[in-house]
Amino acid sequence: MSAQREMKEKNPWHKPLTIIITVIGVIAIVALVTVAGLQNRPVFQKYKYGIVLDAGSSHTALYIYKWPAEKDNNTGRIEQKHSCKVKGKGISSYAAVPEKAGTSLTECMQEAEMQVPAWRHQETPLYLGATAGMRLLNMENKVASDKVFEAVEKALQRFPFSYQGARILSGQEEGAFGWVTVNYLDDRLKQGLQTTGALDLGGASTQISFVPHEYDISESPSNAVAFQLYGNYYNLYTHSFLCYGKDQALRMALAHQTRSGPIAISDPCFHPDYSVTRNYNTLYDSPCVSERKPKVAPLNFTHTGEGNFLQCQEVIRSLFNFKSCKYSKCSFNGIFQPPVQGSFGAFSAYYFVMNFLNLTDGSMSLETITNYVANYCSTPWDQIKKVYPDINEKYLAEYCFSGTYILTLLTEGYNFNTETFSKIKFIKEIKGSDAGWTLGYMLNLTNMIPAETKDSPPLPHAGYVSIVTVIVLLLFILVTLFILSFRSIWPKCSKEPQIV
Ligand SMILES: O=P(O)(O)OP(=O)(O)OP(=O)(O)OC[C@H]1O[C@@H](n2cnc3c(O)ncnc32)[C@H](O)[C@@H]1O
Repeated sequence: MSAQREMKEKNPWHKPLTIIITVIGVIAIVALVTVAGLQNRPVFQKYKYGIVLDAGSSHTALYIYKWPAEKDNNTGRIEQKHSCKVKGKGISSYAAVPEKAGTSLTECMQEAEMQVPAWRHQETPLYLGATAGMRLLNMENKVASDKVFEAVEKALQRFPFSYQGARILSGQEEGAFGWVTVNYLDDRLKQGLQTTGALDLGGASTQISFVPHEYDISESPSNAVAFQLYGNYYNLYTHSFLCYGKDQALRMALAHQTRSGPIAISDPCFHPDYSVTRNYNTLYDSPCVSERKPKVAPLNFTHTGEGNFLQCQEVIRSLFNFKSCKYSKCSFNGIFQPPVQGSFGAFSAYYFVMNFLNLTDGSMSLETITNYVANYCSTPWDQIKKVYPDINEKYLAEYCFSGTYILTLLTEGYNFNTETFSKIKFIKEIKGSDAGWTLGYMLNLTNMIPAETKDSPPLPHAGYVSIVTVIVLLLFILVTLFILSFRSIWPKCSKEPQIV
């Protein structure tokens, strides 16, 4: 008699039981995997929204951010959904007609109403942050600045969002939130990676922010911002130079050249053959230059161009004071600055200007860039206008000054050298969200970056299904073994074994 036959005789229920276990097992696996798969399928994404208005010196921009609603507890990725450029100038330019500062925001706010689903309007926070333009107006005329804010508040409160207030950001906040934005979008904060510095060039102020090596924050506490984000500690160095944004810097450069009140100047920072008439009162109508207004001057002066990069650099150098420094190291104007360190993202006007000049390709050396700007400056104005007929003429006329200013500020102001300059990336946006202070500001006000907890992302869908499948298989094998090990005490089948 074969061994197989013996088995059959000893375990007459062996075959049916195996079939039953197998069938139940297969059904169980299929059912569990199906349930796991269906249940874990991402549900229709619902989003929450936040709106920030950046009331800059040159213009106002509205940004709408969104993040997955179910990940409201600090873990969802926030991204820019929409942006809207407010028509006209910045709110500080409406000092004489404050109501217009409010009404100027209407179109973009209406756009925001369309962009954010109506059922989310009431819970969507709305913030307005004003920067250097309002800082200057506030210094110059506090009453006018308050009136502009009143008008802006009134206008914003008419919309169905959750209005959270309008205020002037300090230069330190502007610098620090710009740094948070860049590093948040790059995923450096969550992952605890080495951070990127932030360089922001506005119209009226400019900011530099980075985490220096061996940084003694006690040397200049007003330049230090300590953060704890996702469990990591950061000692950030930041400084904002009021009046060193590109528009105010140009004013200062023109003021330097017209300090004796001449009727004409030949400006090395403008193209050869460029010629316009400028008004003395308009030029000196800013706290950045008002004190330097010549006592005796005609109403207007003729502003002609010369297109000489080196001489333009001389003029720009005169805007910086390199003489006094009471710290171990300074940038300019007696401001403490540790040596620049690591990679940097340069945005706002840094990007607008370098992008126009086609100089954002990271492979270009400082020398090549300098030569390019020098060559651009020496090109006659008529030729420039012919090559770029579609570019806003005010911007076009100023790119020579702006390019030279950027290079001088970075190399002589902040002390970037050939090597460290190559680590600057001129950027407009990161992963679809604009670089700037607004996202960092909202992240801070909505507590969207936890100080302590490190995020442990949930398992991806495929990982979840695989793990459930493995567990089910293991359970199935375990139950089978368990049943088989007790087979001797199972009731016998109805059929008596046949002994042949
Ligand atoms: O931060 P503050 O100093 O308040 O200024 P802002 O918020 O108005 O500054 P922006 O970053 O919006 O713009 C910076 C400057 O770049 C200018 N600008 C904007 N678009 C430009 C373009 O395409 N080409 C050249 N310049 C541009 C603008 O007029 C400002 O002088």
